[in-house]
Amino acid sequence: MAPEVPVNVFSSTGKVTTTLNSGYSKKAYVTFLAGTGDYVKGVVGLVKGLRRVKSAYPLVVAILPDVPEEHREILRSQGCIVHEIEPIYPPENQIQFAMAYYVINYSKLRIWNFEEYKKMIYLDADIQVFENIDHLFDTPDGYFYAVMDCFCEKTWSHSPQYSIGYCQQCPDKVTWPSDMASPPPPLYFNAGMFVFEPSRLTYDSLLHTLLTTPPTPFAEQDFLNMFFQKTYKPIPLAYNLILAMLWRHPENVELEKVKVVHYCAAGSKPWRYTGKEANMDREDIKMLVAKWWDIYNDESLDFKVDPAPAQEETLSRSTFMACMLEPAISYFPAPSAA
Ligand SMILES: O=c1ccn([C@@H]2O[C@H](COP(=O)(O)OP(=O)(O)O)[C@@H](O)[C@H]2O)c(=O)[nH]1
Ligand SMILES: OC[C@H]1O[C@H](O[C@@H]2[C@@H](O)[C@H](O)[C@@H](O)[C@H](O)[C@@H]2O)[C@H](O)[C@@H](O)[C@H]1O
Ligand SMILES: [Mn+2]
Repeated sequence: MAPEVPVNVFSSTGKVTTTLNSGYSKKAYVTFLAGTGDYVKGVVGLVKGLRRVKSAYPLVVAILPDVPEEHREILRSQGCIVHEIEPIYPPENQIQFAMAYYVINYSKLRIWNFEEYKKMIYLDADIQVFENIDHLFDTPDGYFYAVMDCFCEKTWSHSPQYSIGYCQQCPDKVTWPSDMASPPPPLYFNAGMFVFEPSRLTYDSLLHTLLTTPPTPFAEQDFLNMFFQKTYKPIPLAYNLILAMLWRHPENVELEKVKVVHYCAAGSKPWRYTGKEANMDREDIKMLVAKWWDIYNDESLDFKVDPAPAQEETLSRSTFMACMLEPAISYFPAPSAA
């Protein structure tokens, strides 16, 4: 289905200006939303955060069919471009994902099919952008940019690196024993934030490769690390602060320079925060959760219709929707999720 574009994204008259080609953004932020739960609050916080730092680009939300109309309307009313995608499931498997719900994250791969955009920045819905990062859209093409992850949280207890206390954030701390299985890839990124170029060729290759790749505990994050191993370029931690770094590798964190915070530590999702889980009573965590809520509750950051009527000749919305290229979403023959 064509992306549902809020009619007033381009002009205040509910119509789209004919300067569509030059006016329609070639770049955009994109996030992923699944289910009927409260992650929709994360997306609202994210789009308001991008507005607060005066980002020049829209936020596309790739939603699974199970996202209710009420949530879709909330996102459209906040100026998001809502784009429904079909789920993608990994090949039949008996894997124990690090978190059971990670299985839905393979659906993130659909964003490589958003060819109407030249370059995109993917952000998890549990991320907040506190400083403008639009300059990442100017990074050289042909690479996959993301921040290196940390292996020290319990979610990694299944891994050999966790068992010997190895982490890429402090590679000299533990020597990899020669009698153990091969070490993890030299650079392993967190898939909650990355800069990429949508491409049908890459999209088809991702889905084709997925067919023959046995799933692993970190689901699509492991898969993306394998797929982009040769073109992956690490970017500074400031662009995706994995909260656990605050207690696992404080020596690597300069909190005052952090631009993007990733609320991925257990118990840190601001919209569910109780302060009861491990490390959640830290002053820095309380401050970061409060900062997220300040943005979420700031009505001055809500999407507003531009009062100035569009001067240029305009297309009616229905004409716009009719001429909007239907993105080629191929239906991956996903096995039944049951
Ligand atoms: O019920 C859910 C769970 C996850 N997500 C999306 O999947 C992403 C990855 O999940 P999560 O951030 O919880 O994983 P983490 O980074 O905490 O491991 C989320 O940010 C959301 O964008 C969602 O929309 N609904
Ligand atoms: O489906 C796998 C997920 O894997 C990642 O989350 C993990 C990972 O970062 C671990 O290294 C951390 O220890 C853990 O806390 C964190 O939740 C991505 O953030 C998420 O978007 C998604 O790809
Ligand atoms: Mn996340």
